[in-house]
Amino acid sequence: MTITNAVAAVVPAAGVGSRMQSEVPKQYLKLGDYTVLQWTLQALQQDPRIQHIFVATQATDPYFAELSLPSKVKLTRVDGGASRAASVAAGVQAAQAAGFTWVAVHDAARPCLSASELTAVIDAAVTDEVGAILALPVADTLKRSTDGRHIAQSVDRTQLWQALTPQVFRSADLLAGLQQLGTDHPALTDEASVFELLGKQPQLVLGRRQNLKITQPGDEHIAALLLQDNLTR
Ligand SMILES: Nc1ccn([C@@H]2O[C@H](COP(=O)(O)OP(=O)(O)OP(=O)(O)O)[C@@H](O)[C@H]2O)c(=O)n1
Ligand SMILES: C[C@](O)(CO)[C@H](O)COP(=O)(O)O
Repeated sequence: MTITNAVAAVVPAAGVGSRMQSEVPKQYLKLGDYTVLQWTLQALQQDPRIQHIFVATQATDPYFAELSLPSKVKLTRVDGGASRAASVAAGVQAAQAAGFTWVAVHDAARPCLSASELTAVIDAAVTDEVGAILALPVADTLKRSTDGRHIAQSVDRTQLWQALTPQVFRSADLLAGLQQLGTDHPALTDEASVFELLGKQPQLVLGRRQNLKITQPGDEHIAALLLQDNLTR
């Protein structure tokens, strides 16, 4: 069966969070009453086109099974892989096998996704011949350093965007691209890269700064404040 008007969300959640240096992987840190992953799964249910969520965790993950996950939509866990791309490929493969034409890939570590962002990126993707991602124009002056301590030069940022998630593509195209390039390809840090490397130009959809990726110590406090004050929805 092929499901054409629905979208499966694929959530890579198999990372160890090395930059976060936390006791548990960052997707299981508590932000108020819920973990990062619980907030993320709730956020993905803000658009009714999301009808199934595939979460890729480490095969030996002891935390996922302990979570309370009330969900309006079907939730399936799959085994993630050694790279983010491998975890995404596992989720997309499961989504395609379940009949989904479209996948919205969203980092487990981005719990502050708003309904308006989710809807806008799906709307854009399903009317684009390649697909679409949320992104933000770079807001700060950029410096290049060759030694990690001194500035070699400033970098022109006029055409630069920061990639966010969700990134929405046809499941068959994304899976074929990941398989062709290999999930250990060093340039595949997001899904759009798959298409760029194959000569295609995914669409940019303006996202919000609130849709931050919890990456370094302190980011979780910012996310908790945004969620507590209901500033993400
Ligand atoms: N093998 C991997 C690596 C990462 N991810 C997921 O990809 C998302 C974005 O990656 P990142 O922020 O880099 O997470 P980590 O890899 O956990 O962090 P770090 O790079 O600091 O170790 C996260 O939701 C993470 O769980 C994954 O599913 N499988
Ligand atoms: C997909 C992503 O969140 C877009 O910004 C990002 O590329 C993930 O990168 P990371 O190095 O795995 O955090």
